[in-house]
Amino acid sequence: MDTAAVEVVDLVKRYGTTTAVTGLTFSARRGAVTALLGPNGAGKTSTIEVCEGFRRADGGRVRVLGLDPVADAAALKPRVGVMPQSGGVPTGARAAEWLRLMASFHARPIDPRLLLERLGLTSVAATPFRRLSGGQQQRLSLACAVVGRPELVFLDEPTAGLDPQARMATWDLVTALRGAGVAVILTTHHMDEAERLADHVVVIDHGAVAAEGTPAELTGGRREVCFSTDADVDAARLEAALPRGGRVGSRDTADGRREYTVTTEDPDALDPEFLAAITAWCASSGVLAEDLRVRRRTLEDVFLQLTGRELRDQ
Ligand SMILES: Nc1ncnc2c1ncn2[C@@H]1O[C@H](COP(=O)(O)OP(=O)(O)OP(=O)(O)O)[C@@H](O)[C@H]1O
Repeated sequence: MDTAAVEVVDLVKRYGTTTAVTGLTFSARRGAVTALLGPNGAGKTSTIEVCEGFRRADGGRVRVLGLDPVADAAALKPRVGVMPQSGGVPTGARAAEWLRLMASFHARPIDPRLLLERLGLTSVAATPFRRLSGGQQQRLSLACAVVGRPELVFLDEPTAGLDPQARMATWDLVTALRGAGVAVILTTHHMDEAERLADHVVVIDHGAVAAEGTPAELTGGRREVCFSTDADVDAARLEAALPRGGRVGSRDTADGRREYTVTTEDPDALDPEFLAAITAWCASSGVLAEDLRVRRRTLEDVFLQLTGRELRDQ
């Protein structure tokens, strides 16, 4: 089947006078991981809650597995897995019992024991939900979302607050789901997660798409030169000294210094000669460039450039 797993066109979602989603368009393929990336309040959860059929759109068109998420909710329920940001499991329910119950609603579920083991929950199988740690509760919610072998799964910040081991187990499961042909849509604040997992990244800001593409397309495989210093750097003079042009940006770092970033329009322009021009300019200007390095651009850099904001903790 070549229809998109999710198709969102010009979606608008309002809460009273707040317009949370302001004409958002994207689609998500089957057998692929689509990451919705953006700062707090960008409209990610509102968007996926409309796709899940939990909220009605105020404008635009949404199709999930070719169906309407509200009108066709009953037909979609067995085909779509949902892991909400929190909740979803009664506080007194024991982990394994609840997962077995969820499995019993499906024709061809994954063996709950295997799923508990895969997500590191075997030792707490008999523990009531309220006694599980936050990370364990999250993993149980993830298990519930996928136990019915859905064709499409929505994961809202699946690794928020998880320790590295649990995060890795979650990443492995997401990769396995994709390998099995499942469409995975996840929201995250972590660009490393999106870079690692996503086939397609949709950067959302102020309720609309700020950019989209594969992680490589978004970063353009570009490099940049960074250094920090206590000295005053005249950015215009440094730019004038660059052999084939370039831009100098700066930001304050947590330790009270300034970090400078030198980027080029043409990715090939950043060659050894370019680096030598920067260090030569620093030498002639009395600037000690600390932590000087050439690094690949990340999704966070792209986001910062697009919106002027950090991805996390707005
Ligand atoms: N039930 C609601 N009632 C009123 N306003 C809401 C409601 N839910 C979300 N909003 C507002 O809509 C905007 C988008 O929120 P949303 O939760 O969709 O963003 P998000 O990108 O998922 O954020 P986060 O990363 O914090 O989860 C925010 O301004 C938020 O305050």
